[in-house]
Amino acid sequence: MSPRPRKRFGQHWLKSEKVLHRILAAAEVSKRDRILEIGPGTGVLTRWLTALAEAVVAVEIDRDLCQRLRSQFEKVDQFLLLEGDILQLDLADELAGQPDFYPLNKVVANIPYYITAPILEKLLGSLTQPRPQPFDQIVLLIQREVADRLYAQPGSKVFGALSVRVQYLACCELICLVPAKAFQPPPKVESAVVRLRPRPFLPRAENLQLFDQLVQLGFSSRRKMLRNNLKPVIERDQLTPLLAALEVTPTARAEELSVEQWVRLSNKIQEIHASRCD
Ligand SMILES: C[S@@+](CC[C@H](N)C(=O)[O-])C[C@H]1O[C@@H](n2cnc3c(N)ncnc32)[C@H](O)[C@@H]1O
Repeated sequence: MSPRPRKRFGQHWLKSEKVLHRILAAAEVSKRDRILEIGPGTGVLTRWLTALAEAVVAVEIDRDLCQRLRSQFEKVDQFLLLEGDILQLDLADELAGQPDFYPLNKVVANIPYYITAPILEKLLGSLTQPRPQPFDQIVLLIQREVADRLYAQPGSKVFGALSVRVQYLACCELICLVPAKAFQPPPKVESAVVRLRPRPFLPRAENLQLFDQLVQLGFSSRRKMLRNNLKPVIERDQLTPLLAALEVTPTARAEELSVEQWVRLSNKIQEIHASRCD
């Protein structure tokens, strides 16, 4: 029997075999992979991962579940459980001296939704500090509302700062939508499986601090035009020719620019700042 889910840890047990297999297929797990699983819970995904991968490191915060998992996977050599908060653990430190388990190359997880944004930042890094050794791929079951923002395209209502930040660091794909009835207990929201493949971005932003600041300012008031939102970093009359060079109208709003256009704009503004003598 499954243990009673704890709300405070965002526990919703995955019960749909179909979704489970979509996750595994999307992650393309093979015997060459060392997988990080966040929140193994009752081990429903873990069982498959340990059968398919070279090694699995699972991080679980719930002490009672950890006890269960330890006895469940006692005889599985390729499984290592870390008890703790994924946001607090330093995996490199925890796994130092464990060459069978580190480095890890993929992440496969049905994550707790209440910490989706910080988990994404932990896995990908941020604009100013991208993860130095990115994972090959990350397959996550997350709430649909966040998933939609991850793979949103410019011009879409949900294309925002999160879309630019994540898409600068990774290619994002929707694998499938997941109804609430796929879980026990069903969450209040719809969910989705997404795949993120971190990538070196071309063109690169020359000044990551400036790029980060521009994205934050640009989307700070979605109804305002870019030229108003970006005033703290660039005057309107200086911005207009830069937008024209990117084939963007002077009245554009933040959501109309693609990630690549954001990077180019940031690099142009950086050139202007660098050429100033003050
Ligand atoms: C949505 S449940 C998924 C459980 C299981 N993987 C499944 O698919 O049925 C999320 C899991 O993450 C664990 N969890 C919650 N917060 C955590 C944290 N900060 N660090 C590590 N695990 C966490 C929960 O205890 C729970 O087991």
